[in-house]
Amino acid sequence: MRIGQGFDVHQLIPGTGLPLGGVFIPCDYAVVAHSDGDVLLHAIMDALLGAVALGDIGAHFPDDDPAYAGCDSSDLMRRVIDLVAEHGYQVANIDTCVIAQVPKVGPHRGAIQARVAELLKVEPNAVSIKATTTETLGFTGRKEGIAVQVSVLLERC
Ligand SMILES: Nc1ccn([C@@H]2O[C@H](COP(=O)(O)O)[C@@H](O)[C@H]2O)c(=O)n1
Ligand SMILES: C[C@@]1(CO)OP(=O)(O)OP(=O)(O)OC[C@H]1O
Repeated sequence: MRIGQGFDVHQLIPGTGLPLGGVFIPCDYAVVAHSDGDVLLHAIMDALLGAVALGDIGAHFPDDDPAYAGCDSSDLMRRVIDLVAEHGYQVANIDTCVIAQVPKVGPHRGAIQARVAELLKVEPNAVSIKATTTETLGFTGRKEGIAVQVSVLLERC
């Protein structure tokens, strides 16, 4: 068994929506990023890479490489999960927490859970999607950014 944790933050600006866990969430915000800015998938990838001690997403997909400009984070996730499998591991379960005043995650929880499970090649009940505000405090509370924390457990495949 191997354990990993991931954390990521992206800035919020006015917009029409943002990607979260491979699902487009319509709202009055967008994210600033080199890629599509899917902060949930980024934190999950960092947790997976951490669990197999393979560095972080910036080391694999540099944020100054034009190849990743505007890229779909789901494509990066598929590459990371293949790398994890090449090292002999699969996901046992994953627990996530989106830290954001906006957007509301609850209405999209089922869709995000299904999409993340598909990308990780596990059953939906191995994927937990949680969210919390920071009660208007700090950069997330001021709606300036969105953060995600992830824990993952890998087992031998
Ligand atoms: N972006 C968010 C934040 C929170 N939720 C849901 O609201 C519940 C209460 O949030 P508190 O910050 O007041 O604890 C939380 O447990 C989530 O169910 C959400 O959906 N999206
Ligand atoms: C996803 C990558 C891809 O270049 O870029 P960003 O979208 O800027 O995301 P971040 O989490 O800041 O950095 C990781 C990069 O690998």
